[in-house]
Amino acid sequence: SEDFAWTKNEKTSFFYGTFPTGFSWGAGSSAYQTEGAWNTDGKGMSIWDAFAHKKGKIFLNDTGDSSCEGYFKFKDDITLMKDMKLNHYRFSISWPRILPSGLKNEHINEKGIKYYDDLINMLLENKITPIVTLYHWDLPQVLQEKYGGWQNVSMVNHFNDFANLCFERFGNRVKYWITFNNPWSVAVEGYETGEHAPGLKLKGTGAYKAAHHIIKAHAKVWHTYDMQWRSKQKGLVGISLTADWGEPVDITNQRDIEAAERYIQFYMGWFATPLFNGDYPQVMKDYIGRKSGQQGLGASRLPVFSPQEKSYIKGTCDFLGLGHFTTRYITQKNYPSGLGDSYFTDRDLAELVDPQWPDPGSEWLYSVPWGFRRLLNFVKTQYANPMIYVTENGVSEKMLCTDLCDDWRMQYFKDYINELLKAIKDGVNVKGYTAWSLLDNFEWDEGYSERFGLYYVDFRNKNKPRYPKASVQYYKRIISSNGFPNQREVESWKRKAVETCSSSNQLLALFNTGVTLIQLIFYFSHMEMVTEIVVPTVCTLCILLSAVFLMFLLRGRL
Ligand SMILES: CCCCCCCCCCCCC/C=C/[C@@H](O)[C@@H](N)CO[C@@H]1O[C@H](CO)[C@H](O)[C@H](O)[C@H]1O
Repeated sequence: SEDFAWTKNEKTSFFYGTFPTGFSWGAGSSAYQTEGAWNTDGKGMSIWDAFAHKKGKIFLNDTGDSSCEGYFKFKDDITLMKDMKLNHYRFSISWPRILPSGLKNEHINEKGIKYYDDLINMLLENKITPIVTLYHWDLPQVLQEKYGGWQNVSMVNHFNDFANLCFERFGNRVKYWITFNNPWSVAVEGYETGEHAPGLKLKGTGAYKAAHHIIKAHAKVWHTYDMQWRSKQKGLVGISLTADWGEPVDITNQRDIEAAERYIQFYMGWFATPLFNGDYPQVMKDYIGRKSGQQGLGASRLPVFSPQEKSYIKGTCDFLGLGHFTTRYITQKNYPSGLGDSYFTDRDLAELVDPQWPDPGSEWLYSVPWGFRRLLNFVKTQYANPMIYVTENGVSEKMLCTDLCDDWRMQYFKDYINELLKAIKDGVNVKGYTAWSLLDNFEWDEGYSERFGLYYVDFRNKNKPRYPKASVQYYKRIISSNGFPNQREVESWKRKAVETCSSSNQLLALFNTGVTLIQLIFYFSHMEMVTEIVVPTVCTLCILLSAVFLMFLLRGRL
């Protein structure tokens, strides 16, 4: 396939220009990461509730129990969106919030429905288009316990029932549906490495089986919409796939070139190729099939679609949601079978990074903007230039102290959005961009230690106040200019954003001083408890013990 070397000359140059008219700017969130209210108003338990409540699964044993309290503060959040002049907001519906047992025929939680009704209505009143994800990882726990979650094909029908209910209740107002968010993570991190809920480590088989059922479930939901709702509601149904770009370490080495291609096929192609072309990528079938044979298995660990299934699945994507964060250098590396089967060893490759790439936050996230343009062009050529919405793109920070002047995030957005603009000029059909994320939130197994938000959330404070980081101002300017109009203007944006954020920082500092004062008062009121209760009790106990001890001594003497 193409090596995209032609994009290299422009790797570091900045492109001034604007996005097509009508381009949609947004920000994203997901239910478990922001809503909190984990057991409020009749919500059922999700696999993430159960997982996070187990000790040792999440950094510092954090949970999403209250998170940003988005369930209660969504009106405030819409005000923030309005202030940024967002065109769309991407959020997800919590399956167990509206179907506590996971099953439509058992119980529909009307309070949960009302929450999403209110959210959607208020977004529309403020001219913000809702882009709604049906599955952002929070499967009802009951379905995990009863059926084994995505290991079981029965999930296809249960998910379809849930989706159908959402179309019925919200579809008159929601026109953009995303079935699954990042199914790669669901499959690999949920069922292979076990770092995510439900925490299973079914190496070499679990991820493939989960993905197989997810792809079938997606196709079924697309057909349901197509047959029952599309003519009335006139919406679109897509999926959101996350993919990093894989660049060959040595672009003159055929083995590295093929390894990089495998990296992408095992990542995005795993899901995109069935949906656009009807079957798994040939390279996955070849590699997993050969390795399964070498392991003495009678059949490939990669499940097979029947001819009927292939034609049912093919063409079930009205638009492709694309989540993209980073890039890897890829080289060929053999993993002989016998070392234990796994998704990772099946690919026969090694991932490398350039130590000079900036990496402000998450361990896996390096800022490599040029990879974004290559990935977008890859999608264009591989899948016949589908309609794309960028559903996630952003960067985190690990913050020890509060700093709202997030210079590196402004740089990340500037450079990644510019590569997106270049890709559109290349002819890639991108209709919208979604910054990840609106707010700092619960970052899965990393808890609250990694902050992706445009808005800083003070999680120590019960009210979870939000504070704009400098990147809010920066993103606002990109939105209001619909891109990067000219050098003189764009160059002033950072300075202006930092000026505004300095005053917010002072506000936050003032507030934090207030919190510290309250903590001190609490500490001293504790001291009172120490002097009034603990000290006298300990003294009395000491006197009693000494008396008993003395009695013992005297008894021995007498
Ligand atoms: C040969 C053996 C090698 C074994 C190596 C095992 C290591 C596997 C670890 C995989 C880690 C991958 C981390 C990548 C994550 C992103 O792709 C993922 N987080 C993207 O999903 C979205 O992320 C957002 C920010 O992180 C946000 O949380 C959102 O909800 C997600 O959809």
